[in-house]
Amino acid sequence: MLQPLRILFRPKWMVSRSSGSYVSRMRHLNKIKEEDEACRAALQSGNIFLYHKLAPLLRRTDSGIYQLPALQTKDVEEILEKLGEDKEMVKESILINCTEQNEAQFSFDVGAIEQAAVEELCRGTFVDLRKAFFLLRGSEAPLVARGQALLRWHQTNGFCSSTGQPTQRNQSGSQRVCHSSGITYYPKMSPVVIVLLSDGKRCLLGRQSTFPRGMYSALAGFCDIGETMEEALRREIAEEVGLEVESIQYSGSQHWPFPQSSFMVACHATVNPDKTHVSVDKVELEDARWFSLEEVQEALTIKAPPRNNKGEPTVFWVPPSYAIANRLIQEWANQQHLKS
Ligand SMILES: NC(=O)c1ccc[n+]([C@@H]2O[C@H](COP(=O)([O-])OP(=O)(O)OC[C@H]3O[C@@H](n4cnc5c(N)ncnc54)[C@H](O)[C@@H]3O)[C@@H](O)[C@H]2O)c1
Ligand SMILES: [Mg+2]
Repeated sequence: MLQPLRILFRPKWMVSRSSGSYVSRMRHLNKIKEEDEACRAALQSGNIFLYHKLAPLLRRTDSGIYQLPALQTKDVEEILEKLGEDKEMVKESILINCTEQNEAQFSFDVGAIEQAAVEELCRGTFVDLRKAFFLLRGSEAPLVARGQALLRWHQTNGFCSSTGQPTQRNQSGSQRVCHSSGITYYPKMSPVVIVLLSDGKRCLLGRQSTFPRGMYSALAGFCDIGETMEEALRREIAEEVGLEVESIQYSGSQHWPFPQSSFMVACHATVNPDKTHVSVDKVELEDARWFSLEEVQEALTIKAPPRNNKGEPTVFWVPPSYAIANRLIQEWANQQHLKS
C-alpha cells in the first residue's frame, strides 16, 4: 500500500553540499562521539549553547533578530568562575553536532546557577523552547531542540532501570552505561505517524482540546510496539476518525521535542471519496472535519491569528511553518492547486 518513495520537497542538504566534505564531517563527528579523548579535545575548541533548566539562551541583536549565541569553552569557564562555580563543570557538556567547519557543538545546562546572573554575563535571556522555536530562524531551531532533547534525556536517565544503580555517561553523552548490569542506554525518540488525509478534493484536519483555539492540524499518533509505520497510520485514522485509508505516500520526517522527543514520520494518505463520513473519537480529539482548498489556502497565509479581547484566536489557522504538519498541509494545497 505504501507508494514508492517520492521526494516532494528537496531538502537543502541534497542541493548544496559536496559529498566529500559531508563524509569527512560525519566521520569527524562519529569519532568525537565515540572516543572520549577526541571529544575532550573537540570541547576545547568547540561551541557551547547554554540552557537553564532546559530553556535555551537566546540573544537579541540590535536589529531585533533572535540568535542562539555560540559560546567558547573558555567563555563558559570564565562565567562559571565569576559565579563561584567549578569551571570543570563545563566537561558535562553534551555533544550535539558539528559545523561545516568541523567545530563541535555542545549543549550545557546551568540550571543549578542563578538564572539572572548568567543572563547578565551572557547578554541574553533563557526562553522556553516553544517560544525559541518561534523566534529562531533556519537551522537554529532543530539544533536547539536537539540540544535540549539530549540534556533532558541525561537528566532523566541517571539510573539503571534494571539494577537501580547510577549510570555513567561517555564524554560526548551519546550513551550511558550501568557498570553493574552492563546495560548501555542510548537517547531515545518515540516514533509518531502524522498524516494528511485527502478525499481528492478536501483534506481532513483535527484538533485536540489542548490546542490553541481555532488551530487544526494533521492527525497524529504514537506507533505501538511491533507496528509498521503503515499499520500505525491505518490504526490511528480508524481509531480517531473512523475512516479507512486507501493509499499512503511518505513525505518526510522531523524530530519533535514537545513534550518529549518524538520522531515524526509524515505521510499523505487518501480515502475513498464515497466513504468520507467522519466519526470523531471524542476522548482523543475535540473535533475533526474536512476542509476545502480555499479554506486551507486562507489558513496558510495567517502568520499570527487575530485574537479576541481574551487573547484567543478567532479564525481557523494551522500550525506554524516549523511544524511538519504545516509542510504536509502546504504540499497538499500545492498539489490541489496544480490539479485545478
Ligand atoms: N510536529 C508536528 O507538526 C506535530 C503535529 C501534531 C502532533 N505532533 C505531536 O505528535 C505527538 C503524538 O500525537 P497525539 O498526541 O495525537 O498522539 P496519540 O493520538 O497517540 O495520542 C496520545 C496518547 O497516546 C498514548 N501514548 C502511546 N505511546 C506514547 C508515547 N510513547 N508517548 C506519549 N504518549 C503515548 C498516551 O495515552 C497519550 O495520551 C504529540 O506529541 C504531538 O506533540 C506534532
Ligand atoms: Mg492523535
